Amino acid sequence: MNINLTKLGWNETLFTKTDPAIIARVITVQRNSYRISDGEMEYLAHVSGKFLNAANGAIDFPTVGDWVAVEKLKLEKKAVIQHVLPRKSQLVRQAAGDKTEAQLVAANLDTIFIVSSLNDDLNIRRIERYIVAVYESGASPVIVLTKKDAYEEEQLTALIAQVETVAIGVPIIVVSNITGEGIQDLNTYLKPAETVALVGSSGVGKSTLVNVLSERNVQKTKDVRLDDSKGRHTTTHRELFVLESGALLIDTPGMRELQLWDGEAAVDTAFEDVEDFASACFFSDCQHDTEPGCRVQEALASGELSQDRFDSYQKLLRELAFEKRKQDQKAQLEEKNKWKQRAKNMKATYKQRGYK
Ligand SMILES: Nc1nc2c(ncn2[C@@H]2O[C@H](COP(=O)(O)OP(=O)(O)OP(=O)(O)O)[C@@H](O)[C@H]2O)c(=O)[nH]1
Ligand SMILES: [Zn+2]
Repeated sequence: MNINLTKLGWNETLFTKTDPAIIARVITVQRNSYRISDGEMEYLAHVSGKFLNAANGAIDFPTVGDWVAVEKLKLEKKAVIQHVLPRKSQLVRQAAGDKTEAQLVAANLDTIFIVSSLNDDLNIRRIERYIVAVYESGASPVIVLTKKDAYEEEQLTALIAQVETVAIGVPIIVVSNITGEGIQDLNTYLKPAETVALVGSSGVGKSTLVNVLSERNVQKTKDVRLDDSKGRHTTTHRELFVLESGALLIDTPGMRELQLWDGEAAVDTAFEDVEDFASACFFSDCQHDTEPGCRVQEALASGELSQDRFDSYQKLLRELAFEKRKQDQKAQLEEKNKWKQRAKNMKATYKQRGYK
């Protein structure tokens, strides 16, 4: 049993075939280098050449929260990452911009706090989208609503009721980072060796919440700051902290929008209410349009299901189908280019050898 690794969330049932002496956890990602910890010491790390050659895309590269197998250069506090150990969960989104590309937010999370503030920013459609992404990641979602202090009890009840309509089976915790109300309710999820990540839009109070949770001193996994090549301190965005409770907390930068990458099955889970109605339709392949015996249309007419919620469900499914088409096209193109390149190489070889 490696006590140092245990503090970082490792347990002996993980990676039984890998020698604990070469395991470390990724604390932050800085462009092409990583800060990793073995619970005893931090290292500045990069991936090996072999790793680079084998990597197929962004998802293959280490992210914050990953367990990695490394070669350590203890004296220099440097390490080389040989490979990423299998992830038990991974939060992925479609990268911002036009490129069809997955972006890893964090890995090996037990719980994800979907943070939203109760003010004008409260957007239940956005919360729905986050719930889908979290289910898809394999971690458990918890909705954390901040800025409770800004509301009267009555207004609060109405706002929470709104969130409840989209958070079927998802715990909702209402807090104030200012008065500290509700903060202790988060303790259920902040258990020793459990990893929790915070996600949400900018300005919802994630950083403030991290400060409140770590008030009794964020014990950085080890307080050595590594300089970048220019000798300046690097500000890192995603970082894993060890809380006093022993829980591991990952802060992520505010996302302007969360574009889904994958998750049709997760939509089914997040929209269990809609799925329940749909499964009661007369036709098993009902499009919930004008078919007779459509339970969804009936629920919409009676008000059991809100039109907004149904629209959102359909929109997310359409979006995912579109995303999938783009990904397939990209994969096809890459395959084609690979064969083109091979043919070219072959021709060159033939020419060299004087074949025709
Ligand atoms: N009234 C009130 N204000 C809060 C609360 N939590 C955070 N704030 C304020 O909301 C603003 C934004 O908070 P941040 O913690 O910086 O938000 P963030 O989610 O970390 O934003 P990014 O770092 O951009 O992702 C700050 O002015 C905070 O003081 C709260 O519970 N109540
Ligand atoms: Zn139907």
